[in-house]
Amino acid sequence: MPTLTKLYSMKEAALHNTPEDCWVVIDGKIYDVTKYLEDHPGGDDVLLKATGKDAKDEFDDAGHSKSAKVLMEDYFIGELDPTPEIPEMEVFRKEQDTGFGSKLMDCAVQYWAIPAAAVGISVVVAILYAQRK
Ligand code: HEM
Repeated sequence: MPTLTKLYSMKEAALHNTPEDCWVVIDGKIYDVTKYLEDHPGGDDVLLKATGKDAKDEFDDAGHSKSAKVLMEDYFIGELDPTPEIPEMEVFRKEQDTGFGSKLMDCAVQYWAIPAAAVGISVVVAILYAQRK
């Protein structure tokens, strides 16, 4: 059954980097360790320094025990969003001319282009037909 896991960008996770609000990312999973800072046997400073990046290597290097890995699940709050962050898409808009002249032109094109094309085609067909006789 699918589970509802909250997804956060690294940018957002990195904002939580103070003793009052501390998130660490370990192997793509995000943990809110604010309440664990004082109790962490490795010290609060290592956790604070581990914010803003995936600290999997640091976590593994510390040789955490199996019980530490079970304990960390209490602090799990979500996962890193795998969708790459796309820079805001630039919207190219046709330069708009609000002058009377351009409005008139727009209307003319909108309402007269199709009938004018039909008339043009008919004239060409009529000329070709007349030439064949
Ligand atoms: C939710 C995240 C974490 C939990 C629950 C956690 C838990 C623990 C626990 C229970 C210990 C005691 C030793 C053990 O049982 O393995 C420990 C030690 C330690 N942890 Fe963490 N830890 C976390 C994240 C981190 C991170 C991200 C780092 C490094 C950036 C780190 C660095 C250390 C260090 C350096 C020690 C001390 C090892 C020693 O002195 O023997 N921990 N941690």
